[in-house]
Amino acid sequence: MPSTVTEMAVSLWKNLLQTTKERILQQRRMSLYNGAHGYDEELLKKKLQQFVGGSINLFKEDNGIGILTLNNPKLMNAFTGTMMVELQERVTELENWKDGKGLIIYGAGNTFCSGSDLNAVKALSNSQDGMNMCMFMQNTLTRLMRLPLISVALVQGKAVGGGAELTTACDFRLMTPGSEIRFVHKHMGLVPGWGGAARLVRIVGGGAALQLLSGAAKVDPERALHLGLSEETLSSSDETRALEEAQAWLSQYTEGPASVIQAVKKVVTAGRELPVEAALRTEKDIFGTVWGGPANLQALVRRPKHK
Ligand SMILES: CCCC(=O)SCCNC(=O)CCNC(=O)[C@H](O)C(C)(C)COP(=O)(O)OP(=O)(O)OC[C@H]1O[C@@H](n2cnc3c(N)ncnc32)[C@H](O)[C@@H]1OP(=O)(O)O
Repeated sequence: MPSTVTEMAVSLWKNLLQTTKERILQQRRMSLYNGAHGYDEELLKKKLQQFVGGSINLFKEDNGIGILTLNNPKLMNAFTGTMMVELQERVTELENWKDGKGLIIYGAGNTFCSGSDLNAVKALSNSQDGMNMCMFMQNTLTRLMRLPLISVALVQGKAVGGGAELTTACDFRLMTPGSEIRFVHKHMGLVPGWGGAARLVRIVGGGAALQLLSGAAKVDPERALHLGLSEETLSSSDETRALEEAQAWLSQYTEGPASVIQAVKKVVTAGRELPVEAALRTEKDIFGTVWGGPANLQALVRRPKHK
């Protein structure tokens, strides 16, 4: 035990250092690419910072639901370089949100997102920059998908290109009347690069994914429902009403203590991503964090009937 004030300060400092180290290591584990893949994140961030505009805003509500706004309405919420960097920062903030349970991502100005800012894309069109941007966005969207929060993309207006890819990094998609999701990459001489193809196959299956990517077809709410790409078509396309509807929809799954909701998302993430034996072992470990915990003990006292 530290006895003097100096020893206590040193001990506190060591703890802080350890926590920071663990947090960085945790982020590396969650990410796909690092220096071993010839990827220099700091260098890319410096380049991205040159393409300024828009913002990614996060509001954490008291009920444990975070609202993330893609805010660049002049360009249909296209991702500038600074917005890519800000998205990564907001994801880090969400990874550290102890009381978080859910997340809604939506676009300002009643439209979702038109992908990467074509001005930045043009300036980063050499192969190395393109690969680095792709690794940066895959890292961020993989961490977004693995957040221990139940996430929803609220699709109003248009979700195009990288915007369509972003919707697939959420657990669920809700669409407003008249909205569309469209993987336009083929028409840009591209394929998805933000992880959208790999995730789309897992959501709608290989055949449907091939049709959506090779046809670059508009997916309206009806077709999205049919494909299992969307969970529900909301009744209102008004921005405020749609957000309220999305919050009400999500609240049916975020009712209860954060520790339990986060554990639910973690076991599903393990089941979704890991081979079965590794998923089972992870489930056992996560089970250990809730078994005998406060919510479990309170339930044993209440002995609710599940009729
Ligand atoms: C791996 C990532 C791959 C990618 O994301 S590649 C990028 C794919 N995205 C695109 O190609 C989107 C191109 N934009 C469009 O098709 C249309 O603007 C879109 C989104 C259907 C919306 O159409 P409308 O509703 O008619 O609106 P609009 O065309 O008048 O757009 C309003 C202003 O926003 C601009 N804008 C839209 N998407 C942009 C983008 N991605 N990058 C840069 N600027 C973009 C558009 O140029 C227009 O600006 P302005 O009023 O002409 O100055």
